[in-house]
Amino acid sequence: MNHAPYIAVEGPIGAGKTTLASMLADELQLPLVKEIVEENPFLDKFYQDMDDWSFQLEMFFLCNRYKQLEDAVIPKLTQGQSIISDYHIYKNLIFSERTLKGIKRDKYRHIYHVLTDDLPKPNLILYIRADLEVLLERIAKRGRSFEEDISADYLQQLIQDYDAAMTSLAEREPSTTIITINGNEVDFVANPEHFGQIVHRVKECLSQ
Ligand SMILES: Nc1ncnc2c1ncn2[C@@H]1O[C@H](COP(=O)(O)OP(=O)(O)OP(=O)(O)O)[C@@H](O)[C@H]1O
Ligand SMILES: Nc1nc(=O)c2ncn([C@H]3C[C@H](O)[C@@H](CO)O3)c2[nH]1
Repeated sequence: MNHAPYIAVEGPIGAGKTTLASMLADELQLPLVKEIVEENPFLDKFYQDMDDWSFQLEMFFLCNRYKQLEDAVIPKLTQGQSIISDYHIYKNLIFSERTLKGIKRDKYRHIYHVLTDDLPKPNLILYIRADLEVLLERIAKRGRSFEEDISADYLQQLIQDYDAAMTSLAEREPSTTIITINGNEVDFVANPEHFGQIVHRVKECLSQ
């Protein structure tokens, strides 16, 4: 690893990223960097009209994550401390390639690379995969009002986009370890044994 362990939990909407990242932060006594959701002024509008609001939303996420990396991640890694986050900044590109079109997509991609290419990236990714039915159930259970408008088509596309993105990341960055978790079957919330197995695999990676 070229810097202190920087762990990211990833997966499509509702996969359980924040839940697992928080549990691991507690268990491993690591500082947690969490996505800012409630203060996002565009999510509500975006889910009602994606074409109209996607550029504002993607730029907002990008700027927010860039600032979090600057303020909360880089200082820790510079001091040689490990950190865990419930996202990888690469998710900006996963979503934006799906939600933006034409010239806006090109411009966004350019800005993404300018802002992030020289930033430290997670060297361990826990990728939670889950099927559409599981994600829909968890999103409904969580009950965020603005997510009631999420379409099954959009979610299904994101599931596939995530699979493709993780495959491409593994090819481009072979030094990044990706642990894939089958979120349909592995229940780290209800089953302490399942959580224990994840902790064991993470500790193994950290000791290498
Ligand atoms: N393994 C699990 N079994 C059952 N419920 C779960 C599991 N993991 C998460 N949940 C529940 O599913 C909902 C979504 O989880 P969470 O908020 O952690 O997902 P997320 O991937 O961080 O979502 P988002 O993409 O919106 O940030 C929450 O209500 C959480 O309690
Ligand atoms: N379009 C888009 N781009 C992103 O980078 C992004 N990151 C998260 N989200 C959505 C998923 C959840 O509803 C909610 C909380 O994760 O925000 C995103 N949506």
